[in-house]
Amino acid sequence: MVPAELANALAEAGQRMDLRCWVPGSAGNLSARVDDARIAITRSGVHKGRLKTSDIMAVDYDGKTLSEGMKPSAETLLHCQLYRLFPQVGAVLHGHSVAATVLSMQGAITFSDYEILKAFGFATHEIDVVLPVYANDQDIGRLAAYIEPLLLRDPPIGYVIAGHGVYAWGTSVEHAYWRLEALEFLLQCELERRRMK
Ligand SMILES: CSCCC(=O)C(=O)COP(=O)(O)O
Ligand SMILES: [Zn+2]
Repeated sequence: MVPAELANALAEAGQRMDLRCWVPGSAGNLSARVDDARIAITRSGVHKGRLKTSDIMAVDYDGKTLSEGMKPSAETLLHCQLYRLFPQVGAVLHGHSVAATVLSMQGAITFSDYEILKAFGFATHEIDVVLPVYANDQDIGRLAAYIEPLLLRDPPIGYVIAGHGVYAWGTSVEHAYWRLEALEFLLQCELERRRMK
């Protein structure tokens, strides 16, 4: 149901996220676009550092399971939303790093004057880039509905859910991982800067 190459890429990305301490416990979820009817996504409740390819399942664009007997990530609708809204998105990674969690509890996050902003396609460091922070909600359908117009109005480089974690995406699993790594670097820098103040 899920192409082996994609399942392998997602399982490997989960291991790499775990090595960076971005997916404690069973936190985080990972997905990739398969085609215009299917999304590959981690099943709910597994440790993302110990993913097996059999933990990667398929859902449709409404988040309904296509892999009999398997329960998709609790946050599947947030992944589906990104594939639906942005055709260039090929993979979505979500983690719960300390930096994303702590900073998101202090309100909006703006990155200014960081060279690494070029990783997101900006031509210069001389720019202020806002990473939106959305209020957490245990009703993921309601959360998705709330953020949809915000994502469309001003497509961000990623986003954070307050007290929860970060969402990053890219054209492929590898590209999404690079962008997540750059985002985590920026979040860690901001955390250190605020500590020094
Ligand atoms: C253990 S963290 C709570 C759930 C969560 O936020 C998460 O990212 C993992 O949920 P999933 O259903 O994808 O395992
Ligand atoms: Zn989460």
